[in-house]
Amino acid sequence: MYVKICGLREPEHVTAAVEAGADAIGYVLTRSPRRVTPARARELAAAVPPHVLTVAVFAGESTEEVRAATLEAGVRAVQLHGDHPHGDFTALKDLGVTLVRAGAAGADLRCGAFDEDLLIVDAPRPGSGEPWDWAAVRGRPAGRWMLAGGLDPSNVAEAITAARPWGVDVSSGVEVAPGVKDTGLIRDFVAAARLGDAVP
Ligand SMILES: O=C(O)c1ccccc1NCC(=O)[C@H](O)[C@H](O)COP(=O)(O)O
Repeated sequence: MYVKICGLREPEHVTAAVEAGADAIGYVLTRSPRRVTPARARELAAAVPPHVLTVAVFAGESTEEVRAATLEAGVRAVQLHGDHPHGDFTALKDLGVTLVRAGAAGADLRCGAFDEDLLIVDAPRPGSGEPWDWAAVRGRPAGRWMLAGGLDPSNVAEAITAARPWGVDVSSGVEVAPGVKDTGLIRDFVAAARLGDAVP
């Protein structure tokens, strides 16, 4: 089970995610209580080992803005939320980073349909922490896709059983307040996701 922890803002939480065994770490570079500057994302990404993917998260910015912020942040992946057209992914290909498309269950659920490398199937409001009917997408997404939206340490195993994703992504569910992560919750989430994956 691939595990991404999103919306990190403090070095101690980046360390906790890496030590817990997260596969990817996200920095939100768009409007959000979790927003960081590209310069801060670069600082936070500097200590992340190469086997952990560093991801810059955008929603609605132009490809020029995404390109500039990604280069400044020095991350290895770009995540575009919402109604970004196929052309935006094509325009960013030459950055040479992993491209992640994120949308709600009504979007095209074939990973790669927009030339992206990874797909996130999320709640209608990203970063809201609102659970949704995860079972409704079981068997529908194709390829390397992550389930997101309202996951937390107590429900991630159930969500994995319901939707059978390739990976999971969390933000609010490892926070004590919007934008404020918790080291213990990060550890618990990664452990619960790995345990959930082991359930047949
Ligand atoms: O986290 C945000 O505030 C955010 C804002 C705008 C676009 C995307 C955002 N987050 C992206 C993520 O990948 C979240 O991890 C994902 O939406 C799940 O969030 P949550 O339900 O809070 O776990």
